[in-house]
Amino acid sequence: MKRNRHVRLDDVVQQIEWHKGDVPVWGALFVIGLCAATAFLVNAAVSPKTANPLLVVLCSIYASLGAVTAIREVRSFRRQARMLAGLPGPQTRHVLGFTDILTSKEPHRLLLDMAERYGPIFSFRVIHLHLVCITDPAVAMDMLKSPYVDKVRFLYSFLDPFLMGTNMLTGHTDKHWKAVRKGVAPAFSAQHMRSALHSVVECCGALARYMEVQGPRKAMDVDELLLRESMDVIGRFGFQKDMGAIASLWRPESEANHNVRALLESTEEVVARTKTFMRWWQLWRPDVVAGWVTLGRFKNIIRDLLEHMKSTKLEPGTFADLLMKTKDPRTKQLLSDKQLLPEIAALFFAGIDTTGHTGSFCLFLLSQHPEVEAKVVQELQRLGLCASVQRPEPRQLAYADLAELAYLQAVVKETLRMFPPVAIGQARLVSADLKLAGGFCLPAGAAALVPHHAMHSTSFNWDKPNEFLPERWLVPGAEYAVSKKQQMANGDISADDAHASSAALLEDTEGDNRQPKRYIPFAEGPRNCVGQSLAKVSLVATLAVLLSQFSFKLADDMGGAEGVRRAERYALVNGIAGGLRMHAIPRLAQQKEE
Ligand code: HEM
Repeated sequence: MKRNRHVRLDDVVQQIEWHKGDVPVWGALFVIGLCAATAFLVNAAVSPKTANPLLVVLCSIYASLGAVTAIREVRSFRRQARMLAGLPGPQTRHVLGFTDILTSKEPHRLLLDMAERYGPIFSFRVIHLHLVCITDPAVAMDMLKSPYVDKVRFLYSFLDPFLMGTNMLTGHTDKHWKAVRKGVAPAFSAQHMRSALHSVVECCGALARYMEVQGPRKAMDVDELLLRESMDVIGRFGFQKDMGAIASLWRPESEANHNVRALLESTEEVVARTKTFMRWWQLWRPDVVAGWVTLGRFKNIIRDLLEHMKSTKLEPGTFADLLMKTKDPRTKQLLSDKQLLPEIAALFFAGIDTTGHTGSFCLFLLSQHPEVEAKVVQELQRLGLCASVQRPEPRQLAYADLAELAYLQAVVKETLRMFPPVAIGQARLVSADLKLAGGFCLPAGAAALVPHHAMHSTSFNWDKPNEFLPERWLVPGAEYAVSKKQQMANGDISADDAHASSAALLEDTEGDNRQPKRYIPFAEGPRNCVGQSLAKVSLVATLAVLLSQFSFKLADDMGGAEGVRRAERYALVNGIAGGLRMHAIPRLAQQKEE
């Protein structure tokens, strides 16, 4: 292997450890062992004199236990098949089942097509798993909130070597997860969002200056720019560290810029490794070595962050501070470095791509809907936040403004409905028979998937699901399966009740647990997004700052809306392959011309 300080031997060892824990590896070892034990026993039966008696006893025990396990698995599989027999869904005899759906370029769109074809609950097989896809809001909510479901660890374990171990995002819903989640959650309280806004405004200001200098003629990859901004915001707000993601744009050859690029490209490498299962050890291939370097850089950034956390006087209540104070429930000691690193990596990783890509889809949708953009600008102007000939330096965005930006919030919500970053949704393994809304029963051992994109876009959940209509969010309770307006008309709830639980983007909608939601970009149940308040403040503030100064136009080489649609790609989260090139046209110059 090429000597490189970004490729470390312990990372390679960790990768081997990871494969050691894989279900297919264990499964294969189990089957090979069973075949060898059976062959040995048959041989011993044919010529008993030559057989070692101790080995005969050990092989008999192994073969019996193996046979019992195999019979139990087969019976459970057949029981699930019987219980789910009435469900619609595609059938196959292929041993891998419909694995290709989950590994395709756009699994979320395939799942939407299937939901339209088979209805709100359907099932298909993925290897040995019966996967039940649920886009019925009431059934989905029941399932996601049940204490008898947990993350499908096998799927999430693919992220572990990249995130330096199991963490809050990828681990089981156990005591350790609960301790970490409870530990860091206060960092995302409404009270802390004021200082989050401060970080966003500063980072976005730097981004706006960069865009201004580039000028309207130059097409910029706004997706990369917004990812950089998210990185700086999380670094500043969560870890009190300047990641230099935007500043390093001015110094493309600097070490800082290489590190930022590594952070951005590391998801690509993880996707490549999940698709080509044994890619990680093909070290004769230059692209694989480059992938190792990228991941090595990412891990060095996380290690540097931990060092920074240890050597800095952290502000009380930031998630870095809270993480350092979290105790392992088993040992009752503070989390060790080995436990802290994956948690830092997860908080970093989970927030950057999701928030950055959502901002890009927002700018893309606005560029295609000038009438919506005009309303956003009107709202910003009304609050004195827009640059104009009379007032070239607009007022700085304040926390109180966010609540006043109702239409911009609706734009963000509509974008998250149409392009939820975690578009494939939440997969859960069911540990006991579950009776859900409408009497539907999920058998123990089955896997359930709530695909966010399909839930947000099926014609049975929404009117005009393919149209970008921010106005739909101005109706109170639009995220519920039966809108508050409809319930009021039915006399089920009073107007006061409806108003109290109406959900603006920045409000915490957790309060109303009575109604099933059809809009869940931040997931639902105990494993929902811990950082959603930061994401919402970040998105609304970033768009307010950028749109108050620029109008964004799609670059010609993107091939119009259809080109962007074709470039959409699911790589851990939904994004645009190759980025989103746009021109940032200063509003002031536009106004002067007019
Ligand atoms: C638009 C932005 C975001 C969206 C749409 C989003 C969405 C989600 C979703 C759907 C999940 C559940 C994932 C699953 O079960 O597979 C999740 C979990 C998580 N998110 Fe976010 N997220 C966003 C931003 C953020 C930010 C800014 C942070 C933190 C800085 C963050 C941190 C996390 C963490 C740590 C988890 C795991 C929580 C747990 O399992 O307890 N996310 N997010």
